[in-house]
Amino acid sequence: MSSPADFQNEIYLRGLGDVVPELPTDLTRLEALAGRRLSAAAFGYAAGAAGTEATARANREAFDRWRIVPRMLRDVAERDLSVRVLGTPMPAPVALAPVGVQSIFHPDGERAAARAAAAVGLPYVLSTASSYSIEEVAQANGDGPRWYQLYWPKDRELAVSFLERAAAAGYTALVVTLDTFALAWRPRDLDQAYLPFLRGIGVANYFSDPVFQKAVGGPVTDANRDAAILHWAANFGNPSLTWDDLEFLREHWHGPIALKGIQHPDDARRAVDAGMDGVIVSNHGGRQIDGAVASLDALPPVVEAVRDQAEVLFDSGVRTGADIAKALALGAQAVLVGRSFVYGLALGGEAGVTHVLRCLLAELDLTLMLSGHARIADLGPDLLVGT
Ligand SMILES: Cc1cc2nc3c(=O)[nH]c(=O)nc-3n(C[C@H](O)[C@H](O)[C@H](O)COP(=O)(O)O)c2cc1C
Ligand SMILES: CCCCCCC(=O)C(=O)O
Repeated sequence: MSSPADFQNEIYLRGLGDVVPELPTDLTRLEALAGRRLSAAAFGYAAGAAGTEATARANREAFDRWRIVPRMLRDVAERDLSVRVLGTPMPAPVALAPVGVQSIFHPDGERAAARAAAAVGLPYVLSTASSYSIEEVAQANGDGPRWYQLYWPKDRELAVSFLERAAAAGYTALVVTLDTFALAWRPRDLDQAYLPFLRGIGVANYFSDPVFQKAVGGPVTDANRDAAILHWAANFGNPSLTWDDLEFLREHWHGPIALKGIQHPDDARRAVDAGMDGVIVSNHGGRQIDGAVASLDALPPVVEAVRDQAEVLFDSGVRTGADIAKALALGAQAVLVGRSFVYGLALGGEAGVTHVLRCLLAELDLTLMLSGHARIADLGPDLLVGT
């Protein structure tokens, strides 16, 4: 006879494959569990945010201010969660957000997360600041959909090299993160004097790059390692970029491009004017500006500004399937999840990430069904009431 836990999994997660029985299906509980598993420094890096962390809290509070108003008797027996975003067919409107330095959470880092993403069929977005290289992660991701996130370095030749490597390795869309050309004031990391990059973690794409190697006088070895890290630090971000520079991306990337970190409708309009395919409404999970607008509050004005002209994706604060439904109802075409999958990675490696993704999709499906919607495209503002 099956245990109550097996019974629940069978009923609620039917058809979605294995979940990890030791991990909770209430994903909001993962953070506390990851806090017990990880070193204080690694946990602080993941869970922490800018300043007093007011924006990280505001991201969650904004979700709580919207309530779902279910509709009845609408034949929801068959449902379709599939979408096509940034040229990628997806089984559900969810992607794994670019997250750097994943080996501080699990030794297999990005490779484990990329395998899990491929198993569920969701796009894996590889950070420039990954602990495994563009090519290593592509290999782990196999036939899974994958996008590349660019941290646009000062050295243009290096940027071109990253883009060429990503295209050659099968990354089909480009996500350009605009809000993190410098690291914010993050007290948890400052108090623990912790920045993984200075320990040589999260620099795999730089150290493996021929342009970077040329700049530091050859392959990185113990002899030039410190100089290489200093070169990375001097080159990582470029605060002098402007909208005019986007032309350069169009010249060197031939697939869809989305700008990540958009919070103002005028910036979304400028992205459209610059020929971008999408924008990602995001405040980087509250990690960059303390006091910044909650990402969910920034979403409707951006959608209003660029509706039908660009795809609008969303992240920051998503923890449940119901959160995903709310962001979609407010106009996002897809959401990215960050810390949720990071905690799954910390707690269970590849299986932990798969668990998180399957739980999110199962809860999204149930939310869709029980609120009287058969297709993702049917979700709109009438799903919600503000409180
Ligand atoms: C540990 C960590 C590392 C991150 N690294 C990157 C990165 O390398 N590139 C990037 O664009 N965003 C990065 N982000 C931000 C995420 O892509 C995403 O915007 C954010 O996590 C969404 O908020 P959430 O964690 O509440 O889901 C990182 C976030 C975390 C938690
Ligand atoms: C020097 C800044 C590196 C930041 C890369 C990782 C990231 O985006 C984060 O939020 O942390």
